[in-house]
Amino acid sequence: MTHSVIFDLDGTLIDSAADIHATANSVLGTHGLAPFTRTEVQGFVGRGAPVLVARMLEARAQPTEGPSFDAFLAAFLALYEGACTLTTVYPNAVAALEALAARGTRLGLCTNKPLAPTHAVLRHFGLDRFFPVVIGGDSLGVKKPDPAPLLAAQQQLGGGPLLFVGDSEVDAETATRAAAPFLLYTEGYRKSPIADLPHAASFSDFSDLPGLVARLSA
Ligand SMILES: O=C(O)COP(=O)(O)O
Ligand SMILES: [Mg+2]
Repeated sequence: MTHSVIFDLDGTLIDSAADIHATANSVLGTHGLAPFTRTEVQGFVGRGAPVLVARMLEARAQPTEGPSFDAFLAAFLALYEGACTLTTVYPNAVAALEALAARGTRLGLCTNKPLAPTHAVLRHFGLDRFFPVVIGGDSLGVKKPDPAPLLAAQQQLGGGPLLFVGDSEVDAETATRAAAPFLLYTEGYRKSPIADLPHAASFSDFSDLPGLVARLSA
């Protein structure tokens, strides 16, 4: 059986930190809280929207649970869904997806981003056509680095061997726990040196991905 290739989204296929940053600062502003820098917000990305919001509120000495947290998260999610205008697709990613799809590779998406903004941004860039299976941060009761979302994506793609492509510590741990070879995209939002993240291969240019997939699935 041929390998499925499952992708992370934020920091892997799309550079969305500017939109997440703008959304966060807008909601902080309406709540009378001071803004963060883009680098600070990028550092909060990776474990899904509730953790992102909790990290921001914690840094502003606000409650990280209860009614005020819930209201802030709801306001963030409402704005987040339409936040596509500052986002870009990483160079050569579309061509890589096209090359893989042309070979008949089954492609899936496994992100901690909630489903609503995930589908919105995929549609915005015309990327939805590549992904018959999309698992978001709110698809299951658990998120990455729990391996369940990745394994659910694999199962929905029909089972068989998989490769996971991601950018972060969370993705590397997810792959390890799912016993899946990990391909690290080095230009995303990781905080650790490349050598500290377990990976089968790494790449900084999506032009190299189809060749790496061919090598690792041989
Ligand atoms: O939304 C997040 O926190 C991270 O999203 P990702 O899993 O696509 O990197
Ligand atoms: Mg990511």
